Amino acid sequence: MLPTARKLVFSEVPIVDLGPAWRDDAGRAEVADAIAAAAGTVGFFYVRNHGLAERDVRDIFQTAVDFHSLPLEAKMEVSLKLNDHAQGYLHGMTKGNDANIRENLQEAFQIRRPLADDDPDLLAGKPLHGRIPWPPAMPDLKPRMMAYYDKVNGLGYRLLDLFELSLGLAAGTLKASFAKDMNSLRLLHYPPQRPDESGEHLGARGHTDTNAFTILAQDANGGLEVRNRDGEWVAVPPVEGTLVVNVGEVLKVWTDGVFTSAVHRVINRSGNERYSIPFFMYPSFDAWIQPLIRNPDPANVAPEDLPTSFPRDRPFVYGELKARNVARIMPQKSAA
Ligand SMILES: O=C(O)CCC(=O)C(=O)O
Ligand SMILES: [Fe+2]
Repeated sequence: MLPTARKLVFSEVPIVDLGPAWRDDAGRAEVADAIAAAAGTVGFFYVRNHGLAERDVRDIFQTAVDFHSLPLEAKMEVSLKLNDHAQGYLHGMTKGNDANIRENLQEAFQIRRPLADDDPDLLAGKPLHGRIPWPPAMPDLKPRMMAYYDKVNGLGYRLLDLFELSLGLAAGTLKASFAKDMNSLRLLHYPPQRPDESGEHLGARGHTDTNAFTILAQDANGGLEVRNRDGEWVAVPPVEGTLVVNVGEVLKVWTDGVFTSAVHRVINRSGNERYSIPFFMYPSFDAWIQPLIRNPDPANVAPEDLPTSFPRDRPFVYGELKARNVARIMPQKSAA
């Protein structure tokens, strides 16, 4: 049988209304406090009044449906196995924290921040830097994806400012690590799973995100689950008009473990095709990452023995660990 998740009472993953933050400084302070409370306990929260139009979100889901409806050969033409920077089409991807990794039941198209043709890092062949392989079979994928990318990227930077405020850091402290961000947009598709399946294959096995934070648009089908401190899998059901934000490993390190990078997974029990659109806030390759505050309660930290865990006891260059992580989960072509 597929594993089950305890049904979530909505209030268990908090909803943060970003509305006041767009009003004045008092509103920003209030929202920053709500974000800190959610990030420090659950590591996941919904945001409403996030500033993206309903229409923009609807359009990117249609874009995902249109892309994944292409014939497999057209998608394989832009397979990320054909390059060494992990952009393009993933046909069943290996990812997660299990020692014995099996394929996830998902396919995806993913891009990172586009680079100019004469970008020095691109020309130098720096790891994780390369030209996006846009599919010839879908000429409008680029404008459609980039229209959403630009908007959700803007929201990402507004949230980064709020995280910074929530930690009492000087303005620009976190942003300094994003001078040449590697922010990434992914169009995900999960086939339905039968309830009597073995549970060997899941849409996405339990993992933490190896970025600062993620902004996720999910469709009406549900299937995202987050593991709480008691080891229970709690469903994160779709809530109309919201996006889901979750803390990744980098924010956890910056906060010395005060913010929680929660293990999450996806099981599509809905009987329908499920689509989701995560946007990942990735620091610059060259950013040095280390705690920026001291945790006053050092024993109260989420598990750190996962393959995706990042160290807090020594500074590291973000891209080096990220590239190693990508190479581990996509071993067909080393991205490091
Ligand atoms: O599809 C989802 O709801 C979550 C996807 C996810 O966790 C990821 O891609 O890192
Ligand atoms: Fe994730």
